[in-house]
Amino acid sequence: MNLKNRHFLTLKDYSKEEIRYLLDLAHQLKADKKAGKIGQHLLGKNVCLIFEKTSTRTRCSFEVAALDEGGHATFLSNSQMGKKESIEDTAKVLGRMYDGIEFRGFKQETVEALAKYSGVPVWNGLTDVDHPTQTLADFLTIEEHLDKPLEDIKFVFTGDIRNNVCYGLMYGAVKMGMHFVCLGPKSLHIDPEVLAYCKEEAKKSGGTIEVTDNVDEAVKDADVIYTDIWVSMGEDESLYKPRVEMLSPYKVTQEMMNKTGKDSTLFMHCLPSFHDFETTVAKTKHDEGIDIREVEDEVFRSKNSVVFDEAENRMHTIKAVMVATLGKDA
Ligand SMILES: NCCC[C@H](N)C(=O)O
Ligand SMILES: NC(=O)OP(=O)(O)O
Repeated sequence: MNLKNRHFLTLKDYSKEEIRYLLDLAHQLKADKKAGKIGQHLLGKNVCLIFEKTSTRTRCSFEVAALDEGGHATFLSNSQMGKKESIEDTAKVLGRMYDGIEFRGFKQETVEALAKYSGVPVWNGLTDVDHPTQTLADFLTIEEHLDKPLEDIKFVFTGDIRNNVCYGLMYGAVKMGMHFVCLGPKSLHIDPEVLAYCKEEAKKSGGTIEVTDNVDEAVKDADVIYTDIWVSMGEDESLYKPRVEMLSPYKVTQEMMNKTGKDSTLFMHCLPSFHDFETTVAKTKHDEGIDIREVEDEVFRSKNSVVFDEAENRMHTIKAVMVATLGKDA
């Protein structure tokens, strides 16, 4: 498998075999790191990390992964890109200095333009409509915890089913032949193009895609129940109230977890999460009478919750993406 010089903008661009290769490489790199083996795949490589939005996991994963493999990372959160300098010019400048570029920001079009003009591999660290490195980490985590192949997994995403994390997971799931359920209110419409694409891919892979507002039917026999916050970065604060009204029936509760009929169902979340009132955002909203918790604290902290494994696996999977597209001998 040769993924050298490929961009990583969306899993739509990757085949089942290529995703399998990245997951296998991530398992291997993780095992090597745990065994104390130092990697050199990115020796002499410089990578630039552009962030228009805040981050804990993604930024730290790219930095640690690059350094672990002998590379060097620059964190760039205050460039002139799109303001005083075009995306095209910025891409051309960075491409002269760096061997790879990560982008987190508002628009998928920006990461695509960076890929078009920079001449080096570009990796998507989250946009408005996708979060492909999150999907890889989540699939790695499922493989570590459940003793069955991805194509036998029933995966339920509950809540804001038209956000970047859900779309990214859908793209990966249909490639791998998984059984994916979008659980949310009828009033939240998944982009018809996204849905049509996923249905077509599911047909090819033997997977399924279902959209429903029926909690009991959706979660029955689920191997994974996954959720994300109800208002994403860049969305208007005023959306909290209507979203809470719309999405509260789809909050992950212990009662919902019990309805799967399985003791082994994993609770998953990309993080950050409002599972309690320990953040200023959750606390302020709570004081205004708005409960923005998308998951019960009890579930978040339960033995079925693998949220911190997912967080760690961001680093191992992002390392695999960089090593595969940029590194030596992977
Ligand atoms: N850290 C991942 C955050 C995902 C969320 N949907 C957002 O875009 O804010
Ligand atoms: N899951 C995720 O993307 O986390 P950060 O926003 O902290 O990078």
